[in-house]
Amino acid sequence: MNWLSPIIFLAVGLAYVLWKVLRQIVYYRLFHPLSAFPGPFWGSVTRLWLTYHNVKEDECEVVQALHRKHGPVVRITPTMLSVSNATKIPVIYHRFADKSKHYITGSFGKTESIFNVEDHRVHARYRKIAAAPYSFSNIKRMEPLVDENISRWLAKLDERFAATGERFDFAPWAIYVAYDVVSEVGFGAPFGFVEQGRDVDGLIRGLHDGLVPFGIMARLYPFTNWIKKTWVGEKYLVASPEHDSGIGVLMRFRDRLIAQRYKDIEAGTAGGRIDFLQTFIEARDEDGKPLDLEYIKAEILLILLAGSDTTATAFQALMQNVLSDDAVYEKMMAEIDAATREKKLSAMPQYEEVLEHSPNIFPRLVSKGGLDLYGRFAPEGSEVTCNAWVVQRDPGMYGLDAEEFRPERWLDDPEKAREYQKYSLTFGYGARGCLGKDLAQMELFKTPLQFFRAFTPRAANPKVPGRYQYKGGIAFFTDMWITLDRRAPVV
Ligand code: HEM
Repeated sequence: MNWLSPIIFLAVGLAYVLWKVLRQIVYYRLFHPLSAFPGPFWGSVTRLWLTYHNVKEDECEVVQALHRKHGPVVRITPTMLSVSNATKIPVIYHRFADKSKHYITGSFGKTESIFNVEDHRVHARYRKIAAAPYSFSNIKRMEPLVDENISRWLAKLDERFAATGERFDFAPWAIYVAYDVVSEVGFGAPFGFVEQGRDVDGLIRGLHDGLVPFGIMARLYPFTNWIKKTWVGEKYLVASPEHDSGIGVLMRFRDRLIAQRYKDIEAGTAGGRIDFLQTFIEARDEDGKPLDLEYIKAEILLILLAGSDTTATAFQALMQNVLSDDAVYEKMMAEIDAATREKKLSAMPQYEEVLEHSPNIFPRLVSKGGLDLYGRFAPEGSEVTCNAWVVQRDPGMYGLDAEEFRPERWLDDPEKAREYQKYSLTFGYGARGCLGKDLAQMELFKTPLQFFRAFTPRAANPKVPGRYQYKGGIAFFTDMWITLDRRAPVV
């Protein structure tokens, strides 16, 4: 027998791989510290299981069904537990909790923004620096920029659709205004989506196309970290301004405007700017030194990525819920008109309800001392997560009708509403909660409100006004075909 034959080599190679796989299965099932927790077999032995459901776009529903079967804690990857009970959020997302490697780093260049920093101590330093740009008083100064963009958007909708009666897809128009606002407050120039009435440079398409690979990379992080170090990873998995992808285009746009700003500063013509870029340029670190340019670039990119689709999806979800239920629409309009007459526009209850839709996981590492979860022990270093979509449907918190869109939920009992606020994961939680929340809420209060005051939208398909899409952990809507009628001003 020829021991050097390719067949023998292949057989030995296969046997080795099989042995490694079997060893891993036995270890994860029987000896791993999380093996006492219930969950699907394949989920407990490989991250491919969760990745598969993420790509199949049924991750949220599958995890929810597992909780119904097994209770409040389920093992969804060999090293990750999912918790569905909303009251556990403060225990998981406490301020000393580190983010897990699910937050893949280095994908947008070497310098990281605040979002992906894993260590809570390093994050606390970043957060101190970001506190001033994101403070409520700074966001309030940006309000005129937000207002200008909303007015331009309304005027465009009026000219193109209300005046002509033309049917159009509302879904991208919700994104256009959100992107223009965020780039205006980011660096003082709207992308121009509203002006051009189209997806400029295919940016939105490019970003949406990138969501699935990002969902995969986050869920397969040991593999992702390995491949990113290879030539293939460097070339295809790390975004750069030279790329034609959505993020590459975004980076080029950012770099051009930042370079222009530094020129304006040198020429003494940048005075009076009130956008994020200017506040980051003027910010100082703990030693009183200006921030590194690469860090400023990373933070500005984060604003564009974290602050556009999120807000647009919330607006689209509001439209979906309001247009599919005449009673909800009538009640909302009565409320808006009464408030307009009284010149007292208070927050609309619908908002609270629609915002509870972030269908993603935000894993944290269990800190020193471990964590007791309903009598089972998760040791230090285990990954524990809540999926916002799942916890915000927790019947223990929201009742048996948790799946229903019912704005009254937030109004009937103020005590309960306070509890919902306390245990909400919509904008994240605690020390790592969303820094853009004030801006998002300002936009989400103003844009739909002005829209509904100006127009009566009519859905082409009132039963299902838009198509819900789930890509890589981010939700958005498409095919939201409507017509607009002008509304007479309420006096
Ligand atoms: C409806 C709109 C929005 C939603 C639902 C939302 C949701 C979230 C969530 C869930 C997190 C925490 C993620 C985690 O724990 O890993 C987060 C973090 C963050 N968001 Fe938002 N966001 C929104 C809008 C915005 C906007 C408009 C901006 C910026 C202008 C922004 C900037 C950030 C930043 C910088 C962080 C990281 C904070 C940190 O790690 O300290 N977000 N957001």
